[in-house]
Amino acid sequence: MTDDVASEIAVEQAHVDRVHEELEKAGHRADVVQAEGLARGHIAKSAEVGMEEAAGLFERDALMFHAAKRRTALDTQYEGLVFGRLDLDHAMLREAAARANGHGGSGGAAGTEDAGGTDDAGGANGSGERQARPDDREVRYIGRLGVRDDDYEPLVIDWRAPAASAFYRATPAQPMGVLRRRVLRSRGATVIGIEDDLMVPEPPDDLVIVGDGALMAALTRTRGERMRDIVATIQAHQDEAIRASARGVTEITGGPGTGKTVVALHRAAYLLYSERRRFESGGILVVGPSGAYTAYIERVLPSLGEDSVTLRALGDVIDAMHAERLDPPEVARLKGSTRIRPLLSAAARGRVPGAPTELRVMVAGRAVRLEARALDRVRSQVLRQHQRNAATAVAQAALGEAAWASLGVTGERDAKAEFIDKWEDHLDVESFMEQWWPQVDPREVLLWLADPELVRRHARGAFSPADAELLAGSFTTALETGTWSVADVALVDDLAGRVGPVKEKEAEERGFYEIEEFDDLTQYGVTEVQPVNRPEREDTSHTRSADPRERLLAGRIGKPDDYAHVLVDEAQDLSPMQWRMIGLRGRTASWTVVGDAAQASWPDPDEATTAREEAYGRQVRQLFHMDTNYRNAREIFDYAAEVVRREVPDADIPQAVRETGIHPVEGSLGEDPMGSVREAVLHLLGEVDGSVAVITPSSYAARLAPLSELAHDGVDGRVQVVDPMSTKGLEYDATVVVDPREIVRESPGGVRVLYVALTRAAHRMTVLSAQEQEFARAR
Ligand SMILES: Nc1ncnc2c1ncn2[C@@H]1O[C@H](COP(=O)(O)OP(=O)(O)OP(=O)(O)O)[C@@H](O)[C@H]1O
Repeated sequence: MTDDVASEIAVEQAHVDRVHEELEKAGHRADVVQAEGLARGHIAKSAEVGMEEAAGLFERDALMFHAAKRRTALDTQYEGLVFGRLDLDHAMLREAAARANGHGGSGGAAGTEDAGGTDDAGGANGSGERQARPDDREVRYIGRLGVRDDDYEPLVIDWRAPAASAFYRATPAQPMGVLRRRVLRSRGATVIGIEDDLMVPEPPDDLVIVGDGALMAALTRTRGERMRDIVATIQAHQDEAIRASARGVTEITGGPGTGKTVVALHRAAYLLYSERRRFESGGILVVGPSGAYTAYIERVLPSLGEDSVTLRALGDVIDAMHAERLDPPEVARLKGSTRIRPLLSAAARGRVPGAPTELRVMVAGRAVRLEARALDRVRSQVLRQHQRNAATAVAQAALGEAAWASLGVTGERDAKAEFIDKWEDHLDVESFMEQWWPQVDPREVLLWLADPELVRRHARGAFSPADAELLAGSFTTALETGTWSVADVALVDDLAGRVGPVKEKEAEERGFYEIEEFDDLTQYGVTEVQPVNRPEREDTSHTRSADPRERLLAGRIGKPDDYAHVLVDEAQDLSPMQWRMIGLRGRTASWTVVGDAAQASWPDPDEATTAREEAYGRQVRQLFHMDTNYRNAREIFDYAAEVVRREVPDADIPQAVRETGIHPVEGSLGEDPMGSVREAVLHLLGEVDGSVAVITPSSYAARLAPLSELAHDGVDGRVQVVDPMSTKGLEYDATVVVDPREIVRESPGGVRVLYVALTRAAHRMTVLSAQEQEFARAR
């Protein structure tokens, strides 16, 4: 490290230390204020005192209290609380404002003092010929949280505050008053490096410039197991999407590795900052393709100080269901299309399998007999207007009417009244109802469809016999394995809307003492109990039951949660049925939707678009397009782009910014695929420091699985063996892509899924083909 760098780091370290000292003091003070406030509020039993204290706490210290609480986590788990510094020159801003107002010259007009005021400052060209006067200078530090000193002066500005926006938007063409943008790299509370970007052609004499620019430094770093935030190096065009209006639908498109996911996550953090009340209480839902994806991104929001966002994989959208298994493409296609809805509707309104098909009872001295057709008629009539699980009483009454009518008695009004009266709480009728009209779990309704005959009957020609067989077979697989497929979740959701929530049996009668003890909580000052946070997911430990059927039906399906904002990643893959499911959770929500059509695995984009439009409703749209690939080395991305272009000529191909001079390696699986892949993996483990993925079609998966045990230099856990669909949204330092032709053949999206597989590596890629010659020719 040169002396210059060391002394610059020392300067920054001094400021970071000061921030930490302030936080410590503030944390302590906030603790005291809070404790005192609560105590005083308690003694006075006066709402006003409580509010005053709360307001006092909010104004002076709540922010700091929050920051102090989060500081330790942010520093120890993530990468430094303070990550940026801006050196601003207000004279530059004044000049820009004057030029914008048509005055020209220097220093005349009273320009904005806020470097975040982007429009006023936008025209500055930063000639840099004039040396900035020191008293025109301002230094701003940017961090994951805002921190102020005792006099309320900002020591660090929250990255989401308007005053921080110049950190992201300033460019040499439009410097927005910024002379130098500095990124601090820290380990814990220790500054270990600095990367500067100069915004003017010549730096003033006293400004030292260090490093080659923060972005390149970030991009060449090793990828870990988890996605990292990019808060220190957000680019101007990304910042626009992050800070875009919270209203309506924000669509972010772009090719692989263009930062769509990471931008969308920063946007979620920004929305929570800019309209905390609305989004924290209404909730933000982030939906991604797989559990591996949610595990991959789960650190990003906490690293930005936000942990109130709900992350769900498509297979986990419904509480009490957990699905990872993917159906074969031909089945997924049947289950994902809205063509399946009439079948679900028929199943939900149909007979409960095994329910009695005849009713015989003696009521009020009269023998009643209703046969299957009569029972079916009553059922259809009731279900035309009611959800099944909420209609037991209605169904019983309708059955009573039908029973009376079946007796053919005329002109005896009183007799009918007596008959209906007896009917209503007749034990035999009640026990018939329990069999004939039980509460049904929507998951059970789906499992009824494991019977191909039933599928054929309900489908009424909408599916070919072969398709009906495929569907029934897939539900039989569920019953045999005790696992749902990801596509099943949206079907259960649809059925849940049709049958309604399962009513719990009446609670056991409580003992007298229990009632007395717990019912009068008002004497303890409790008048109302409200959950402040969304309920935690149900404990699903019971889903480990040995019985497959019990596993499938474990837990309770409640009503869908409603969210204030829904963020959908890899949106190109959602089936129409999945759009319906997500739409139900965002009926009043604004949306951020992220995707790339060229990576789609859903085969019918038009049908999906219609379902997507329905989910959005009539809301304003804003569109952002990302065209720079930050993930792949250019050599890797060019290879992938060539493959996809041949079949998808209109693919949205970004520009990769990072050139390494290292091209992907092509090879053959040869006679011994395991040996060849092993060799490639071992080589890559020596080349990169981080993760290596073997992306394999299912036909090799079992054979290659043991490779995940491979260790290098005594370090294990770096190798993963994954199927192509599970790599959606993820990235690795290096990949071995196994048998590309087979990936195309077996994947629902064909070459588009191969494109996904070929764009996962940041630094190194090896492609091993079964028939090397053929694949090379196909390219
Ligand atoms: N401004 C940035 N600074 C540093 N790294 C960045 C920046 N923008 C994107 N990246 C990195 O680029 C990589 C790709 O980002 P991301 O996964 O969000 O892309 P994507 O568009 O969602 O990709 P895909 O469509 O292939 O899933 C990530 O490692 C991300 O951290």
